[in-house]
Amino acid sequence: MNESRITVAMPKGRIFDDACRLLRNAGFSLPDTFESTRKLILDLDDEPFRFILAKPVDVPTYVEYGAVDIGIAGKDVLLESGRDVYEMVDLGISKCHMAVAGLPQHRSSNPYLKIATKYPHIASDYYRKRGEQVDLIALNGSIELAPIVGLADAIVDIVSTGQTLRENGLVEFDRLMDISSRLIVNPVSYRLKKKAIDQIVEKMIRATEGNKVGMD
Ligand SMILES: Nc1ncnc2c1ncn2[C@@H]1O[C@H](COP(=O)(O)OP(=O)(O)OP(=O)(O)O)[C@@H](O)[C@H]1O
Ligand SMILES: O=P(O)(O)OC[C@H]1O[C@H](OP(=O)(O)OP(=O)(O)O)[C@H](O)[C@@H]1O
Repeated sequence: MNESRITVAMPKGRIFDDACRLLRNAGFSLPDTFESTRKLILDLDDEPFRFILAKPVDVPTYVEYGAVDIGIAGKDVLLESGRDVYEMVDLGISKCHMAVAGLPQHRSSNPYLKIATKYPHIASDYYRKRGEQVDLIALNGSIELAPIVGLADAIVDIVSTGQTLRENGLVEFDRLMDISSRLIVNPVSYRLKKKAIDQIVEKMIRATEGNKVGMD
């Protein structure tokens, strides 16, 4: 790891714009082209920061292995990955929740409920704590399809506005946890670059608080 530079893994996709806004509010001068470029590694002109643009689900991996010092990841992705990273700040962006959902009044004829999900670890933890044995079916997207086409009895997935559930005739059965994006840090980086990382954490906490005030 470069001693003087701080490297940050940014999630591409829906968190990206919120994360850029927060970083700018925290005082980082990200160029205007940040949101439109196809480059995957971006250096700031006047500050010792390098940003890499990664798939959201991969951010904890880059951080755990020390390929970067810091990352921004959804709590869902963090819990599912089980990666060994420090979770330093709840950034309060990309808020949603994890839920169990399915067709209303669905009765299963399966010996064990079939649960489709992008989050097999979170789902299995949930059902284990309830003492229920289930068959997990791992999917990568459009999870809401599974109960409709008879692939699963229910799903464990992200709900934000509820539009996807509503428009596909599904209802929420249980709410597992609230989700938002977190600032995560590699433990070795934190030891070696504590002062610089603490400064970033402070700035991000302040920006996040400003964000919350602005949202009320
Ligand atoms: N509908 C939603 N509304 C708000 N936040 C969401 C929603 N869905 C997911 N999120 C949050 O945003 C994060 C990133 O989601 P995004 O859809 O960009 O990535 P992804 O699921 O890996 O998609 P893709 O596979 O298309 O790259 C999730 O980990 C979660 O924390
Ligand atoms: O409650 P809503 O506001 O409708 O948002 C929830 C949807 O958003 C996510 O899907 P995403 O858009 O990431 O697509 P995916 O099906 O490819 O995972 C999630 O998996 C839900 O399907």
